[in-house]
Amino acid sequence: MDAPTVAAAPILVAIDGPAGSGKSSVSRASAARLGFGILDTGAAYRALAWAARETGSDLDDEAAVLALLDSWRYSSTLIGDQRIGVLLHDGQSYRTYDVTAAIRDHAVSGQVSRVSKHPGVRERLNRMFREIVADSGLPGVVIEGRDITTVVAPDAPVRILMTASPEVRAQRRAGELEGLSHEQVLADIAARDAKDALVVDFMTPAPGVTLVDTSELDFEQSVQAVVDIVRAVQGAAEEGK
Ligand SMILES: Nc1ncnc2c1ncn2[C@@H]1O[C@H](COP(=O)(O)OP(=O)(O)O)[C@@H](O)[C@H]1O
Ligand SMILES: Nc1ccn([C@@H]2O[C@H](COP(=O)(O)OP(=O)(O)O)[C@@H](O)[C@H]2O)c(=O)n1
Repeated sequence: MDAPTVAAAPILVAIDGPAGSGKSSVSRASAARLGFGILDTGAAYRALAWAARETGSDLDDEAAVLALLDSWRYSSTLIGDQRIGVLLHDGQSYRTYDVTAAIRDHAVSGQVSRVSKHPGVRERLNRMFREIVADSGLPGVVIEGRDITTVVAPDAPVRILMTASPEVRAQRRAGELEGLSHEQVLADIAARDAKDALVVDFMTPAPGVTLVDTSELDFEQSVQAVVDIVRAVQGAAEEGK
């Protein structure tokens, strides 16, 4: 009898960076070009913060957020348009919510750091991220966030820190958010980065991590920069065989 075939683990492309650096959109376009999936870990932290607000949980209380995680299930598309789903158990059954749009609300963005600061919560989500990638059945997955290159996938063959100047990042974000001035957006992302930086360092590349500064790059050039790095690593791996 033939031995059962075991699917090869997907090639991992780990990308970190601060808010507005281009991680999500550039990762998505690069993944599509490479034929890989994309896992946006920030969306999971946002979906957890959304659920904490929805259920009236205390976002600053780690035990309360961990208890919420027991009744919280997360789903995310890894290819094509991003759809984010949350299942919440009300004591009797699960209720399904499509939170794709809701997690981008300004109110949620301002609260996510309150749930992402808890070490036990991060551990639980990190385990979930590794399972999602391992079960994906895809040839590769681009996984992006704040601590992917250092904590979630430090052994990934491709690790990138994507940055851009604070002014450029605020300008890009303001383009997406109607009704907020450049100054407000600049202040909001600076405040969020400062809170997040207390927990993980996503401003300086760890040893072996490639820095991609997109301040002077347009969108297409940023995507090409990521694809070129991945192809160079794939090429080197082929040569080494
Ligand atoms: N290199 C770039 N040049 C111009 N606009 C960009 C570039 N990278 C990203 N953007 C735009 O900036 C906005 C924020 O990017 P996003 O991917 O959401 O950043 P992040 O995930 O790092 O917060 C999006 O509207 C995106 O299309
Ligand atoms: N790996 C990650 C990803 C996100 N996060 C948290 O989730 C929030 C939202 O992440 P995001 O990637 O959607 O944020 P943007 O950079 O897209 O604005 C961040 O501000 C962090 O608090 C994290 O702690 N660790």
